[in-house]
Amino acid sequence: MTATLEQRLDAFRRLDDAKLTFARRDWFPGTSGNLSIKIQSDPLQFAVTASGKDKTKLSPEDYLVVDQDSHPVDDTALKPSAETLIHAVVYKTFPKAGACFHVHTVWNNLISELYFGQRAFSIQGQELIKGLGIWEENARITVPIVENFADIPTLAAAIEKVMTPEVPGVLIRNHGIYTWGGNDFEAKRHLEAFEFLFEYHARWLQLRQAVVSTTTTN
Ligand SMILES: CSC[C@@H](O)[C@@H](O)C(=O)COP(=O)(O)O
Ligand SMILES: [Zn+2]
Repeated sequence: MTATLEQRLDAFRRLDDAKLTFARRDWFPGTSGNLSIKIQSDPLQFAVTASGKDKTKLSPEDYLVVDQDSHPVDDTALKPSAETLIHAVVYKTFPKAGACFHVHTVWNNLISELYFGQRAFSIQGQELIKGLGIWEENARITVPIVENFADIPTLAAAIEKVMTPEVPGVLIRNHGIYTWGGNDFEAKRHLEAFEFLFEYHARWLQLRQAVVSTTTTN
């Protein structure tokens, strides 16, 4: 069974919303980033951004629907995102996932670089951890970091290996983050929470360094 026109248009409208919101925050520099929303689980079909588009703009050629093998379900000249396979891995690994968002930001890149040589970034006791759906007091989260393999099947396999149901995101070193949620509302909340935590932590390290330098020079 193929997604109906109504289902596609609903997914495309939601992708427009998410895309414009993230674009306003400069989360798609240089055409980077890709977004998807699941339309149906069995067989898997999802709407995904077309490759190489300027994601700060809306056009009638922004999205297409792909199947479980990341192939377009329609006859179209549009190319799905080069990283569609990663979205497919998310939907196959977590059947409850309904949306998957990927952005490149300065903060998520900095965090992945700061923890160079390590396979994860960890943070504890921040209120925004609740934005990830983790309500335990003083919770600690660990966000896996994978290397930025140029070969997408290798990158997708690396992500698949480290992703967990507890923490809905994986960092790619010096590249960006993939996050997901039950629907687009939840995936957006997760992405915003991650980005807050990355920026907070990077700024905190910077301030702490400044304070240490001041106290040692005085
Ligand atoms: C132009 S840099 C970004 C790309 O290499 C890629 O990582 C990316 O996020 C966007 O690729 P796309 O094929 O447009 O979905
Ligand atoms: Zn990317």
